[in-house]
Amino acid sequence: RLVSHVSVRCVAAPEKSEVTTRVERNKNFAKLQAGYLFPEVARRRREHQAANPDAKLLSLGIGDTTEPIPPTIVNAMRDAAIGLGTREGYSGYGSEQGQSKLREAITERLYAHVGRKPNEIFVSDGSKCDIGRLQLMFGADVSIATQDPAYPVYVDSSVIMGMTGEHNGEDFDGITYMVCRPETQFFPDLSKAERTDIIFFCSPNNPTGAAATRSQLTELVAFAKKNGSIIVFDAAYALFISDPDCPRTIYEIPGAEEVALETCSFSKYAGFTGVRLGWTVVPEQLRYADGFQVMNDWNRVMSTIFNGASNIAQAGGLAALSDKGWAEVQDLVAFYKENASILKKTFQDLGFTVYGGSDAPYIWIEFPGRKSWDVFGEILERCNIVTTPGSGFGAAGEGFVRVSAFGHREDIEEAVSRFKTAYKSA
Ligand SMILES: Cc1ncc(COP(=O)(O)O)c(CN[C@@H](CCC(=O)O)C(=O)O)c1O
Repeated sequence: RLVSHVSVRCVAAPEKSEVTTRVERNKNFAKLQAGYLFPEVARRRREHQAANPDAKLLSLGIGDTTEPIPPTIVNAMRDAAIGLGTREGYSGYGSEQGQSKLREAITERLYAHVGRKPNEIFVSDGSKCDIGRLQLMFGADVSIATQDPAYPVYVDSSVIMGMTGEHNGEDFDGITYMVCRPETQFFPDLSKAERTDIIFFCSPNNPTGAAATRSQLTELVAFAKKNGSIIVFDAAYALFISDPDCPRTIYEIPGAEEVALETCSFSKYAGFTGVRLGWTVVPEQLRYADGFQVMNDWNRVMSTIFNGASNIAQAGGLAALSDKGWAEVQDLVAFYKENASILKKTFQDLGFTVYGGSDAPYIWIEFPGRKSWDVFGEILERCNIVTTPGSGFGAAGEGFVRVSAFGHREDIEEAVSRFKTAYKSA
C-alpha cells in the first residue's frame, strides 16, 4: 500500500524515514517564487499581531467586502434556502451554464445595450475560479501577456499551467509584461508589446485603480485584432467607474466581440466574496484560428469540471439584478467609493503621490525609491494597518503600496487618523 508523502509515525514501530509516493510533482509549481500574495500578507499580519497582542489591527489589504448584504438580496437567498427544505422548492444539480433567468437578467442589466445575448453568459462561482478554468481551456501552449502590475492570478495560474519559463529574478520568462506606470497613464505602450495569444487586461485595474478610457480600449481591441489575440477582460470592478469616458464593459468597443471574453463577479457588487457568484461572457463571434467557437470549448469545460453555481447564490444574484436589488448594489458601491475618496484625500493632504481611488476601490500610493515590502512593514509597525505591497502585483508595482477601500466607515476613519499621526510630515 503506498502511503502519501507524509512522515509516518507508527506507535508500535520505530520512527521511519519520510515515505514518498512515486508520483513526480508538477514541475511548474517549483517555478513559483513564494506563496500566493494574500496568504503571505495574512501570515505577516498574524506574525505582527502575535508580537503585539494588544494592537487593534485594521485591514486595508485584501480587497474583501465588509458591509452586510442588502435586504432584498439576502432575503432572496434566505427564501431559496428555506425552499430547499420543501418538496416543491427543492432543486438539485442545475445547468452548468447557470439558471436561464439569471443569465437573462445579467444580459438585460449589463450587456443587452452592447449586443450580448443570454447564451453567451456563463454563470460561475466567481471570477478568480473562472480565470483558472479559462487557463485550463487555453492549455499550456499559448503565449500570455498581462498588465504589470496586475491581479496576481493571471501570472500565477499561467505558471502553474506551464505557459511560462523559469523566474529570472524579476519576473517569469515567457510572459509579456505590459508595464502600466504613471508615465503612460497606467496604460501599456502597445507599440512596444510583442504579439501573444492571450492578453489579460483588467479595467478598472487591480492594483493601480486606473480605468481605461474608450480610446485606450479601442487601441487594445485593434491591437488584439491585428495580432489575432484573445483578450481576457476582467471587469470585476466595473461598477466603480464614474468617468463616462471609461467603458464598464469591453463590448462598448465595436468589434470587441471578435477578440474578447469578459469575466466579472457579484463579489464587490453585492458583497458576495463569501457567497461566490460570478460570470464570464464568451461571444458567439469569438473563434480560434481554426474557426472553432471558443464558446463551445468554454461550455465543455464548465460542463465537465464544474457543476454549476450554488442555487442559493444564484437566487441572490437574481435579486441583486432586480430594480430594488440593483439600487441596493449601487448604494454599496457608493459606500466603498466614499471610503476610497476619504483615503485618497488623506494621502494627498499628507503630500503623497496617489493614483486610483476614483473609479476603483483601490488607492495606489507611490513611495519613490522604497521597497514595497519595507513600506508594508513600516505601515504595519507604525500604524497597525495592513496594506498590500505593490511588488506583489508585479515588478512594475515596486515602490508602490495598495490600500483597499473595503472597510467599515469607522475603521476607515481610524486608519486616516493613524496615517495622519504617523506621516504628518511625509
Ligand atoms: C481583478 C480581480 N478579478 C477577480 C477577483 C476575484 O473575484 P471573485 O469573483 O471573488 O473570485 C479579484 C479579487 N481580488 C481581491 C481578493 C484577493 C484574490 O481574489 O486573490 C484583491 O485583489 O484583494 C480581482 O481583484
